[in-house]
Amino acid sequence: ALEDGLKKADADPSVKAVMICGENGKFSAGADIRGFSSPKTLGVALGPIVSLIESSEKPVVAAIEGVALGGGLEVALGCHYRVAHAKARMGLPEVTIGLLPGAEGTQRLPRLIGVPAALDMITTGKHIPATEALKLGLVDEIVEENTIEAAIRLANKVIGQPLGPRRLSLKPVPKLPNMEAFLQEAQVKVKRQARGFLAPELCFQAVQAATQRPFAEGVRRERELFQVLLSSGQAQALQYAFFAERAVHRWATPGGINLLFIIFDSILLLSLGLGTMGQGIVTSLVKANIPVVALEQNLEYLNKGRKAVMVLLEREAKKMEGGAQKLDFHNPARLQFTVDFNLLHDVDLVIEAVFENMALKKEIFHKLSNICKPGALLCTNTSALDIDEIASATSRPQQVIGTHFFSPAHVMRLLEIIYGRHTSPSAIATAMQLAKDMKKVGVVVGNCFGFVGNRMMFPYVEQAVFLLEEGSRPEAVDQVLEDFGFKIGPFRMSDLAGLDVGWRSRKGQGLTGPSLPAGSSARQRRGQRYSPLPDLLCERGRFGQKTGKGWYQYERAGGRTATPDPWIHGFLSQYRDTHRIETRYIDQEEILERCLFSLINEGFAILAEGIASGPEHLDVIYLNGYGWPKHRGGPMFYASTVGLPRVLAKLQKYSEAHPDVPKLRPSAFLKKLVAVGNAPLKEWMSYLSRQSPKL
Ligand SMILES: CC(C)(COP(=O)(O)OP(=O)(O)OC[C@H]1O[C@@H](n2cnc3c(N)ncnc32)[C@H](O)[C@@H]1OP(=O)(O)O)[C@@H](O)C(=O)NCCC(=O)NCCSC(=O)CC(=O)CCCCCCCCCCCCC(=O)O
Ligand SMILES: NC(=O)C1=CN([C@@H]2O[C@H](COP(=O)(O)OP(=O)(O)OC[C@H]3O[C@@H](n4cnc5c(N)ncnc54)[C@H](O)[C@@H]3O)[C@@H](O)[C@H]2O)C=CC1
Repeated sequence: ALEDGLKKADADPSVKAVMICGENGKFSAGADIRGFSSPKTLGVALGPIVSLIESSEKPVVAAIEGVALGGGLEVALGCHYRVAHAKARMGLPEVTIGLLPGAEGTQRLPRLIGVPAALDMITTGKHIPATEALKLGLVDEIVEENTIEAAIRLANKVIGQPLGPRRLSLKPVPKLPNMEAFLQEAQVKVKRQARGFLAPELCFQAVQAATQRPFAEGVRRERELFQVLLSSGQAQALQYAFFAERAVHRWATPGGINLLFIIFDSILLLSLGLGTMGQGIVTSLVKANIPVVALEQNLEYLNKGRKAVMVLLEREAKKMEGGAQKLDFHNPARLQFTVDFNLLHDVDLVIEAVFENMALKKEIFHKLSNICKPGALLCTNTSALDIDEIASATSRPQQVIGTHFFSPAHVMRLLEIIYGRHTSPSAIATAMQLAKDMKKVGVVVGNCFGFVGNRMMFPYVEQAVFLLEEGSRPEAVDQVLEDFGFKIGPFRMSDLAGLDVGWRSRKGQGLTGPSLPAGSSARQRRGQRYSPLPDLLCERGRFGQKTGKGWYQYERAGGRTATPDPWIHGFLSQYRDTHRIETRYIDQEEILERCLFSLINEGFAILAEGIASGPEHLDVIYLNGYGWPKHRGGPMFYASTVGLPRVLAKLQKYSEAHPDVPKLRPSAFLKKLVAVGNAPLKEWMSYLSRQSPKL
């Protein structure tokens, strides 16, 4: 339609100028992402259309409202002038779906705004507000009122003016005094951050081509690189992740009820407990412009928590400087700190984040149930405890729900929303809406120990520790998983979170410590293999970063630079001697497969039990809460790319070698999917009878 319209306008002498706008207040979100996997659209190339716009003999003005993203912004770059509404956003987000701007955008943008700014936009895919676009010279004008009328005014004004200087393909790329050095440094940075993710590196190469070659040759290079990405498999994984993230908004309760939107205009929220999690949760709520009361058990904890929250909020306010939104956190009507439980009467929603202890949580929920107004929703941030048991301490179990934030809560996007046996659909919908308002990704899951994310994480960490027993080292295991694309491997993660957290939980479960029955075998619990290694480290005060020693050593207590520790190496070899374990060489393949496939195996068990609605939900949890590399699409998508028969065969092999490790025994659901012929991911759920009591 664009091509036809332009040709008509060019041929019609009564037309003096052209204005291109979108419908319904949106310019364009770019190409239809689903089209990249459809062979039908592969022949359609947008680049020539953008060139056609640019070569028009009549001035063409883009009127940008809402968003101009990807191919949409490339169309605007072909126009001779750009007018944007003050609330519009612009960007070339192709990198986030594993591609690069394939319609000449990598060649035009650096010519317009210079290499550093173009490189930043193209390799990160960030959306920039109109105000920033104006400063960069990406748009010529921003308006508060009617963008289309402003664009028409501008078009009329420029009729007859020479268009040559407005054609970006004819402009040289602005020079930098140190272009070579700048590009070299930028490439190192992009590579370091990409960790095996191809698109940022190829985006860099396309922009680099703009600095080294004439426009037409740069365009050819852009197309070659685009094709590499299109067939890389990574683009497919990222595009799957894009739609998976949107699919988790669609959920249904056991009875099939699906309430998509509960709108609350005013909400007063109480955050209970101002420790590590409470601080991040309060910060996120203030950022979402939700009035909040923060409550602690005593003044000492309150003051400590308040100080920490203020530091976080000051930092956030600094980041937002110059933007349209301001953080309002000095106003007591927006943020109050208290130790007075009476303030609970008026709140609409409570998020409890006190210590992970069932007796304490039940005591608190009983109190909340008595004090809070009848409609108030009671949420718990527990990371693993039974939601139904917590709800049983209240007289309103239908309004009790798990809202599991991830640390640091003001940064991590994931919010696991756990419904209990009695939780009402409107409670779920409200929690989902809260996630949206906090700009988080809410995923609704069922109630079981560890819910989805942590439950899948347990076998992964368990395998990592077993590998140490058998002959590996923390740095070797971490390296393999970091090379796979994780931000940090399991041992660095454990040092960061603190080994004492798991130790406390294992003591609570009677797996170690004083409640462990006398005479228990050192490496067996309840008939299964158990590794006491993490407990032994804790007994020696090695809690990780906080004590300066854990699986690694650090420069000091609280230090962040992990260095392999010869003490650990000696300790491991002594441990193997004590328990007569023969040290063997463990290759990278075994490390990767045992850690990942045991996690994936648990995912299949979760799906079969009806704890999650589909593999997309598990993948969104891992992508947004556990640092799973985006370009691998999430654990279940990854399993589908490896091929389920291979995953099954490997699990069978490792399970035979370690018969006392139940988590390596292939799940019945995985076996079924292989038996029906390696069913594609989107069909997996159709092979479940859906008779689980949780669905
Ligand atoms: C737009 C958003 C910012 C809106 O956000 P929000 O309001 O929060 O709503 P959402 O829930 O996110 O979205 C609502 C709804 O819309 C769906 N949707 C959104 N964007 C797209 C899209 N681009 N494609 C398909 N569907 C989309 C979304 O899924 C929701 O629906 P639901 O799933 O049913 O719930 C936000 O949505 C957003 O950020 N969107 C993504 C924007 C983006 O990434 N754009 C870039 C797209 S890629 C692009 O433009 C590529 C190009 O550069 C053009 C190249 C050429 C194109 C030609 C194609 C053929 C390839 C041939 C190769 C040869 C190369 C050559 O020769 O040129
Ligand atoms: N730390 C983490 O990474 C994560 C923790 N969680 C969960 O979040 C909850 C809180 O964990 P953290 O913040 O790490 O603990 P924390 O120990 O840092 O903070 C707990 C806070 O609760 C306060 N508190 C205790 N009893 C109270 C009472 N009766 N009234 C008011 N406040 C009270 C304490 O004073 C303390 O400040 C736990 O359930 C935990 O399992 C969930 C996700 C991640």
